[in-house]
Amino acid sequence: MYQLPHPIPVSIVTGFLGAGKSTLINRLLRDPALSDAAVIINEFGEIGIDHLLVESAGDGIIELSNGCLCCSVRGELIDTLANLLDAVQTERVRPVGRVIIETTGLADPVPVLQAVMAHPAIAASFRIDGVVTLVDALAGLATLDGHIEAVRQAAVADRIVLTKTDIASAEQTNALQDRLTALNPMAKIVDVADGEAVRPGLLAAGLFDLARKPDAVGDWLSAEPAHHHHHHDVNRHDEHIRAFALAADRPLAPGAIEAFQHRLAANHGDRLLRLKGVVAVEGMARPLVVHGVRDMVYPPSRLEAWPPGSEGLTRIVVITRDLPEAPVSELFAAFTGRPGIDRPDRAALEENPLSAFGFRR
Ligand SMILES: Nc1nc2c(ncn2[C@@H]2O[C@H](COP(=O)(O)OP(=O)(O)OP(=O)(O)O)[C@@H](O)[C@H]2O)c(=O)[nH]1
Repeated sequence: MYQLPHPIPVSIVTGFLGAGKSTLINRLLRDPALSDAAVIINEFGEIGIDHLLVESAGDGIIELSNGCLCCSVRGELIDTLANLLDAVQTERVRPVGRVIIETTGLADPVPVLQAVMAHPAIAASFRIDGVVTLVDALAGLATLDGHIEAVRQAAVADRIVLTKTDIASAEQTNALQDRLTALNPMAKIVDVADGEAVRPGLLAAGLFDLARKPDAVGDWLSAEPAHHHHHHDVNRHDEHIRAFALAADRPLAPGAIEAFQHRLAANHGDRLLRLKGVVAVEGMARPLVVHGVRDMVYPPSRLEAWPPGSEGLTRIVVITRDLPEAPVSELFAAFTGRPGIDRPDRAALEENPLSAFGFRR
């Protein structure tokens, strides 16, 4: 039987929706020092696509079923870690030198820490080796103002990584940095653009040390596991936030998805927390990966190949705050060409954006 390196370090990578967690993890995984890392991904909403977007050198990606890691999926995290241990010990998988848990952007990381630290069998074999919290320099201040989860993510961090500093202004980055320093003075804040800072050592932050955390963190950790208003619907986080999917089974016309994303961002950017998806485009053999965070539309990238079983299928996950599905799916339908009675099509919308709201020239 394989003897485990006791205990296996666990890094928690957290950060609000679209902060850049998968991007950073992909970058770190390219380093040979992390070739024996197992990555556990938890996604919010019915359709998970993150496991397609994180590239692992080996077979080390484990997707937790959908739901919020902070409540319904917590038992599953324990089971996943226990199964991983068993698989390594019985040599069904290669040895694991580190576990990286990527939480959903909506996760409160405190219950995740509680789960790993308080479960006797798990705590004997794994140790929390730091919480790395990513904060988006463009959206960070608004996110901290609007979402308590983002505040908690920053408060428990051992290291805070500022992302998107390449596209944020120096004023935005500085203001965010001041806010984060006030929130968590002990955390080391690094800029993702500083290549030296984002090497595997970033994850090895040492034992999770309460003494170095703001006082509130100790209270959160010793509190009863938090249950936020829990809907038994995996697509609802609370009464404001919902996730839904947009789908198409025929390839989209070139440019249609970008036009849709820009119109959606312009009309609803303040209530669009996240958009991400895999898109089939006419004449393109490989799938396009699209991303949006609030009113920001990111340049699309390509996957190497279609994931087996999903060839040619467009699947987009949208997470909104106080924005129902209908206006988004109507806009998607208008831009992707499905005819609808009494619905403006893409040409009409691009010519006269107000037509989406019933105003016509
Ligand atoms: N310009 C720029 N873009 C970035 C940076 N980090 C991430 N992005 C982009 O931001 C978008 C979201 O990045 P992801 O890595 O998918 O974010 P995430 O935190 O994993 O997203 P969720 O899992 O949905 O919460 C993608 O289009 C990335 O390419 C950065 O530092 N600079």
